[in-house]
Amino acid sequence: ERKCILTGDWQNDLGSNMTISAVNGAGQFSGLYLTAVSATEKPILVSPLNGSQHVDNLEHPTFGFTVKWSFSDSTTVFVGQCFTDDHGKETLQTMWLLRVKAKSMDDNWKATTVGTNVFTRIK
Ligand SMILES: O=C(CCCC[C@@H]1SC[C@@H]2NC(=O)N[C@@H]21)Nc1ccc([N+](=O)[O-])cc1
Repeated sequence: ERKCILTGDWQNDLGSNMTISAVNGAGQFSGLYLTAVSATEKPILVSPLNGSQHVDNLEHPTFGFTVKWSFSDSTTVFVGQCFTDDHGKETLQTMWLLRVKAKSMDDNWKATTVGTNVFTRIK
């Protein structure tokens, strides 16, 4: 069954778009992320991502990637798995952790949020 290689353009349920570059032999990739939403007043800018996926001979590989937001001091890590349905349609089922900069250690407890996103390919 088709193995899911992450190279290409994806959109998630929030309307965010990402472009993943070529995945090398070790499964490493980089790309660009344009979030449709943010929790900061600053204008949203395209942000770099780096990650890796399993490329050994398994279908439905797992992966992870980190987005270093270029418009605010915060970082998101996504982790998930690619699924391909019987028609060859691929979806990325992910969970994420968003870490924002805490003003002080006292605010550390509230600085990480968690959520889920599903991505599908943009043809
Ligand atoms: O807002 C941000 C950076 C943008 C985060 C977008 C998230 S990533 C998980 C989810 N999936 C997406 O596609 N988009 C969202 N940083 C930020 C947030 C809050 C504060 N703050 O001070 O409250 C500072 C920076």
